[in-house]
This record gives sequence, C-alpha cells and structure tokens, in this order.
Amino acid sequence: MIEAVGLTKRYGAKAAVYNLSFQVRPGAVTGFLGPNGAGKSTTMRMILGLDTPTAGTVTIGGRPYRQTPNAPRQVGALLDAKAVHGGRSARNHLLSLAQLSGIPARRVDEVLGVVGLQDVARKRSKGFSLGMGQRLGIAAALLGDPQVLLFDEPVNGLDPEGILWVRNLMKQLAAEGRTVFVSSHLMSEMALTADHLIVIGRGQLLSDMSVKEFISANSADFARVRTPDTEPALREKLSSALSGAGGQVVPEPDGALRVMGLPLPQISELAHGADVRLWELSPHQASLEEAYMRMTQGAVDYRSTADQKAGLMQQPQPGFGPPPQIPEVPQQGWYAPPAPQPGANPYLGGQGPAAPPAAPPAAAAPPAAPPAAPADLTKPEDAR
Ligand SMILES: Nc1ncnc2c1ncn2[C@@H]1O[C@H](COP(=O)(O)OP(=O)(O)OP(=O)(O)O)[C@@H](O)[C@H]1O
Repeated sequence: MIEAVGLTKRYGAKAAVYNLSFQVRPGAVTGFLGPNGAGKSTTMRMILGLDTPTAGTVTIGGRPYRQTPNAPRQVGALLDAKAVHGGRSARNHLLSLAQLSGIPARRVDEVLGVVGLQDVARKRSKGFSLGMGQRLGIAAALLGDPQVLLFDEPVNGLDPEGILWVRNLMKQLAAEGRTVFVSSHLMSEMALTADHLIVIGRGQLLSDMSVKEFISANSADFARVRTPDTEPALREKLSSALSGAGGQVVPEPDGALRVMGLPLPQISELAHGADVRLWELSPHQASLEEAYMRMTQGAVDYRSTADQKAGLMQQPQPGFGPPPQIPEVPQQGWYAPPAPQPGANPYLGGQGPAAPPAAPPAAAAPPAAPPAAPADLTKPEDAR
C-alpha cells in the first residue's frame, strides 16, 4: 500500500503539492487525476524518493521508498518514457536495467514480449515513436515483477489499440493483487480503467473515492424538455411554470430546456396544466467527464485565451452545486483529512512552516526496474 500523509512540496513560493493525504491499496487500479500542473508527477516523484517532501510523509508498505529493502524489486515505475539512452537498443536498455538489479536476462525478453516490442527489440530506441517509447517504459516498470506499480500518463502517445492494451494490462496487474497507481488527466479513460479515483487540483485533494461513488456523487439527473420550435412563447410559458413549481430551468444551446429538481411526470403535468405541447421530454444523467470537468474547473491553471473568446470554456453545469474552490488558505477538514501541522497559504511564499525547496535528484529517471520473480502476466519465456 502507498500512503501519503500531509504531503507537501514547495518550489520556492509555489506549492506544487499541499497537505495531500491518501492511500493506494493493493488489488485495485487507482487513478490519479488532475488538470495539467495539478501536482501528479511531483507526487509520484516523492513516492519514489526522487523528490524530497517539504512536509509530510509518503510510504510504500510502511516505509519511505529510500528505506525500503530491495526497493527496486518491490516497486516499478514509468515516469518519463523519454528517460532512455537513445543510442541503445530497447533490449540493451532493459538489459542494463536488469543487470543493475540482478534480474536474469531472460526476463528482458519476457517483458519485451509483454509490451509487444519483441520485433524491434534490437533497434535503437531513438527511432521509436512516442507510443513505442511508452511501451518500452512500461517494460522497464514490469522488469522486476514488482508488487507496486506507478505509471505516469501511460497511454500518452498510444493509439486506440495501445490504449486498450494498457487498460487491460493495468486491470490484470491489479487482479493479481498488485498496487497499481496510474496518473492521467483523462477522466473518460480512468472511468474505464480504474476502480478507485484520487483527484487533485492545484496540489490539493479534491476527491478520494471509488469510481462507483464518484459517479453517484457527481453525476446529476436532469430532464430535457423541448417545446415546438415554431412557437417560442410556449418555451417561455413552460419555463415559468417549471420555475414556479421549484424546478431549476436552464436553456440548452439547441433550444431545449434542461430541468433539474422535478421528476418527469410532474414536468409533464405542469406542461399540460400550462397548455404547452411538448416535442421532447427525456431523462438524462450528466457524464462522468462533465462531473470531473466541473470538479476541477476551479483548479485549472492553463486555459487557451482562444477558448475563452470562443466561449469554449467549461461552463458550470447546473445540478452539481457550486464548484469546489481551492481555498486561499487551506481549511482543515476541507475534503482532505486534517493537516498534521497547521497549514499556511500554499500560494504565498515565505509563510508558514515551509522548508526551503528541496533540490530535486540529479537524475529524474524512474527507479531501476527490479529483479525478476515468477510473473503471471508474462508470456511464456523465450529461448535466448
Ligand atoms: N522542479 C520544479 N521546479 C519548479 N516548479 C515545478 C517543478 N516541478 C513541478 N513544478 C510545478 O509544480 C506544479 C505541479 O507540476 P506537476 O508536473 O507535478 O503537475 P502534473 O499534475 O503532473 O501536470 P501535467 O498533467 O501537466 O504533467 C506545476 O505548477 C509545475 O510547474
């Protein structure tokens, strides 16, 4: 199990991660979601001992990564698929990692088969596409047959077949009882892959619950009602009747009305009572993607000005309540468990208990992939 308690990382005045507490349990795929710059990679680097927390702790199986005996054998990670010596072949790259951790060379051929790179195993990786690089990074993570796996954006650059493959691989690894922690900013993909979701925004915890709970907590039922396009007055009449009965009514771009807070039969009765004919009355549920966008929209750092001008920014969708705001001063008990230490404003430098920013490790490469053990997920061994 991975456990973070009050995890905080500051880079000078910037709090990349602030007071983050969560657990990642074995036997499940846990999706780690958040918009660009939310702090996902920083958190993963701290889990792997590649960055030092400014405050708080993060452990794997009860110990910090760097104090874990044979850590590379316990934990495999894909952090940056480009962190590969481009002049080496895929096989030689994996062989060098294997040798560092005492992994037998036959395991290299096994994982090359698992990720589908056996045919290009002797080609230099600098000629690899983004997707092939991702597969090589995943092979390195699997090399030691570890019980704990971290993948930072593993589907980045993969085609649909590759995305499906990664999805199934993650599920299979979790089904084998492993701890699988996968970062992404794609809610739709995580909804298909993950059992549990940890969502962060601007370094803080927004949500920590199962996918099932996330869906029921964040998707809202509503009705779509459409009156004859030829008689706009009927739409206004119906809108007033529905609002008068306590419904929340919002016009949809195509001329229909979105109605929250009233059951379908009551909407029908109200329309009948107002003498308004209906062309459509249908039940809907907001998508998970929509719920996620809604949840994180207060925590999006980067947004195109063209999108803003074109009105393409995510608009608040009715029915979800006010969007969660990242508080200026973090409040104890606000989504996240209470801070182990009283917090200061993470967005103001030089205040509070912040330690000086820790120097990142010289090499931001994933930990060497660790020694082999019997693998359920591999293909039969190839003869060398
Ligand atoms: N070494 C660093 N020095 C200064 N700031 C950093 C450093 N690493 C990360 N940051 C900042 O910390 C914040 C979190 O970055 P991080 O890469 O962890 O986010 P992320 O959720 O992984 O984003 P993305 O989805 O875009 O990869 C960002 O604002 C980033 O600019």
